Amino acid sequence: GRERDDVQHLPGPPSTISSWIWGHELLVFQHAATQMYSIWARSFGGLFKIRGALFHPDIIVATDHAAVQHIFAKSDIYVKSPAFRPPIKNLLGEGLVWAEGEDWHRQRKILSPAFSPDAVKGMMSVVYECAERLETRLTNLVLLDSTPARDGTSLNILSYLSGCTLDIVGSVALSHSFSAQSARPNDTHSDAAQIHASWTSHVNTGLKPLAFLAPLVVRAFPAVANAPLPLMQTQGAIKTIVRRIGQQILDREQSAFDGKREKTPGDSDSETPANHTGRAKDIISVLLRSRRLGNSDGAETISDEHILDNISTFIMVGHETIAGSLGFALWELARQPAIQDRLRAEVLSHGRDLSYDDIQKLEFLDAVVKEGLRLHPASPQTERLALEDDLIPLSDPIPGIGQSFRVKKGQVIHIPFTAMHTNPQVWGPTAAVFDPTRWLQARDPATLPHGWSGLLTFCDGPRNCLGWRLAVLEFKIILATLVRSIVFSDTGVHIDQKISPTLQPVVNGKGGALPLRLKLV
Ligand code: HEM
Repeated sequence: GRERDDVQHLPGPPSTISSWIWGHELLVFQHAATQMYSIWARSFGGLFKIRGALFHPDIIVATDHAAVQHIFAKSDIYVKSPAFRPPIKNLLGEGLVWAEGEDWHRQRKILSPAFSPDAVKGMMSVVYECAERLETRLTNLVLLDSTPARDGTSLNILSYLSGCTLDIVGSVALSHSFSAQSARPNDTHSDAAQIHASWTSHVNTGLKPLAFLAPLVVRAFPAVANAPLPLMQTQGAIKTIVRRIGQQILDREQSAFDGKREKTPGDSDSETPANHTGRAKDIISVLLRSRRLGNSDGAETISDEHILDNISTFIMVGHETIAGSLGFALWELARQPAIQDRLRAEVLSHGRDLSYDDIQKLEFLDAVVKEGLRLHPASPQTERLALEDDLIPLSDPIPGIGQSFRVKKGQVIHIPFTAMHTNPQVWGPTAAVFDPTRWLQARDPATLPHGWSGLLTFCDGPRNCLGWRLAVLEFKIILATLVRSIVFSDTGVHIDQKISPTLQPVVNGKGGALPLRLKLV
């Protein structure tokens, strides 16, 4: 490595607007998700520095396309930062989202086949079934509403969406039926109700004025990760519930396997517990097979603890993410009836039973999905820590620095996806407006960020979102299924957007609810 780095030469917001103890990070937290980063990127360009909290060395904020592509491509050098990993561990355990290095390589290799294009295609019927159940549930609510307002029945769409997406991930990944959509509305004891309640309480704890402290204090003093801070405790509550369910799933698979083995001794095809149902590749099957096979034939192996950590990981990242983004997309459609009508017309013109290939042909649906995921990514930013000195290439040269940028080992980098997705230099003057038609025009991919459809919604590089294909499929099927029979309209309530820990709609300071009005078509 070279002696000096280039951080000192970077521009950045003035120290007059930074707090002595919280640096610029308090300002970032107090504003809407990634809002300060978008504003500063416009003034200071694709790479700028901010003062970190608790005397942390300056943090780089990167939105430059080449720089971000490089950082995500080199996932062995740029790892999740110390502020990021303890909360992940407290919430999800040491599964795929948390792991780094060899441990991550091994887990990713084991889990990837469960989300191959063919595997996801095979999830179609479950996704349809759950989407139709949601359609029926919402339709019945509107029909049974004895005092509907003139504009329709008002409800919190998030809790219904998350029931639907929990049922999907349970079924396709874990062969587990949460029955979230068949539970009675006031049932607070079901697993689904407990997961949703603890998640909502976690979201709200994270929105409290000093909540932003927790990860920053942990970054400065790692031992605090185990301290009884409220944020850590709500994480613990979710983990306890989800792990209990994970253990039940594991026990069920094991006893089904033992039962089968008694009947067919010596049948080597039954070496995987989950194979008894013919599911060769879902998450639970690939995990159990790797545990059973061990290293005997060079296969990857995984411990029971890691299996439980991954079950928890997939339950959580596999449902609230999609539910939240879908909620925001429906909210955008509610505010723009002409766009909603156009989407409905396209869906209805293709009939009711759409095949996998039919779904891919719906151009406007595709555009609506991309536009929703551009403006409201479930994870609007991420951070990375450089493990080595490195030279980062730049799309836009920085005056006084040039075409590439030197970082030193230990540098923390924030990457605000939404700031990149709403950069007027890339997306034009309507960058901040929900306008799906922008996706119907031809555009040079080289001008967009590197990632799925020119977006960073699913991150990029080796550590991109493993569930992206399923997420996009769910998005399309659920949207298409709902708009064909329900008209969504805005309640007029003001909705803020905050990160806690995923992108949340916030109404009067409270998270966990996104009110919409519903009428039948
Ligand atoms: C709209 C829905 C979703 C969005 C926007 C999303 C976004 C992301 C992002 C941004 C990351 C990278 C996080 C980081 O490095 O900071 C990620 C990782 C991941 N996502 Fe998703 N996700 C979604 C749905 C899903 C679903 C449905 C699953 C699985 C069923 C899933 C599984 C994962 C896993 C396992 C990782 C970690 C991958 C690794 O580190 O190797 N996600 N996701």
